[in-house]
Amino acid sequence: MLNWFKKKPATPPAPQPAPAPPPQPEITPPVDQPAADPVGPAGDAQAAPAPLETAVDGTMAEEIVVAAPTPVPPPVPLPSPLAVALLPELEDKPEKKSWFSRLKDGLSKSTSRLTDGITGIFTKKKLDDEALEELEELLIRADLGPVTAARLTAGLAKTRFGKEVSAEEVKDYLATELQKIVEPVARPLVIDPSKKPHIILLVGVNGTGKTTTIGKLARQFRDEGKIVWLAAGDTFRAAAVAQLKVWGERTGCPVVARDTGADAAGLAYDAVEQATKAGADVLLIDTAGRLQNKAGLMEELRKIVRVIKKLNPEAPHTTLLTLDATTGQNAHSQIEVFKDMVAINGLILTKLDGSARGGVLVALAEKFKLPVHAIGVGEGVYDMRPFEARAFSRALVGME
Ligand SMILES: Nc1nc2c(ncn2[C@@H]2O[C@H](COP(=O)(O)OP(=O)(O)OP(=O)(O)O)[C@@H](O)[C@H]2O)c(=O)[nH]1
Repeated sequence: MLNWFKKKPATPPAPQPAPAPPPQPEITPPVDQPAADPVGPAGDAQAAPAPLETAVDGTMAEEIVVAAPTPVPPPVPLPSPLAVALLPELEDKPEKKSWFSRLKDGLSKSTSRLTDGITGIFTKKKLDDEALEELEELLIRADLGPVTAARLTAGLAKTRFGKEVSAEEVKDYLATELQKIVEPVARPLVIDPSKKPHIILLVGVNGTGKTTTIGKLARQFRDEGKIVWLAAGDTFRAAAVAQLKVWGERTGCPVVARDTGADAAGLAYDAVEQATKAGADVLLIDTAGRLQNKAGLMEELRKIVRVIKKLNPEAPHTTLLTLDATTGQNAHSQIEVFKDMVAINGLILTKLDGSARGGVLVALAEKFKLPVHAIGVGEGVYDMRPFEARAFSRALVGME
């Protein structure tokens, strides 16, 4: 059950004797040195711990800070074309291991749950009602969902009932059927070169991996030779801003950021404006994920979208929802909730490596039919790949 928090009433800003100069968004150019003050505001925020309660993702909620309205700042100087050209060379190339073996390693917890069960049920056994029932239960426990579990079991019964069936045959059957389910949603994230920039908004509950996913995507696009800008739209958490700046440095991408508590929509506006002027190919915008304050978050996300559209009516071109695979069935309610807030048109499933619940991807594909662009199988910058139906289905049931 989701556990929403009530938004704290906003404290009206005290009347100012004279208007303060408007805050300037900060652009962190991609340089080979630490940001000037990566944790300064975070230190402040952490100095006064807020009351805590358990949030939807199992983390602890922080106090909700309502920012005073921020005037739109004047344009800030852009990095010169030379500075863009001198973006640092990309470091740490991926290890030589094949993608399939990385996927298999990542999915090993989900895989062993299924394969151990299948081997247990189908060791020298005829396919009878009892075996079918056990298989159906196993598929439900693996988060495939009851409807899919029933359909797959019935499908197997149709051709093999009363016959001896080996565990390998069952795995083979499942891999084929799972592939049919996930194939339609397996679509790579395609950047439209005519957009300049292709604007991608990342949404999702705190801790699901938005910021890390931005880092991984930024690296991927930079490896493809694209100019990528990042926007630290999670202005609620100082640590999130600092984290994005680090990703900006590591991937060679300018980061548009403001101080903690700043208006996220204003920041997004600046980012679109600056990235457009700079001729960026891609702009990745991070957002807050405070589901504890659902109404506040909805208002914030909708405002971000409205403001972006003022500059670019077609944008955001892609709105990605990140889902943490370890939360299993909770992913369903997260999609429902975020679909009500913004027009989600793609999913990225993270933390499949730490989860025995990778099967949830199948249930999500069946129910929501939203494109699954990529999956995260680790914390490293290369631990994310396009979602491939065949590789995923075979890895999930432990096949080569
Ligand atoms: N094992 C594993 N860890 C991941 C993956 N993706 C992200 N993480 C970790 O999950 C944690 C949360 O990731 P973040 O990127 O900070 O998540 P977020 O949604 O931006 O969270 P907030 O910054 O709190 O809004 C970090 O410790 C990441 O390293 C993944 O695919 N696998």
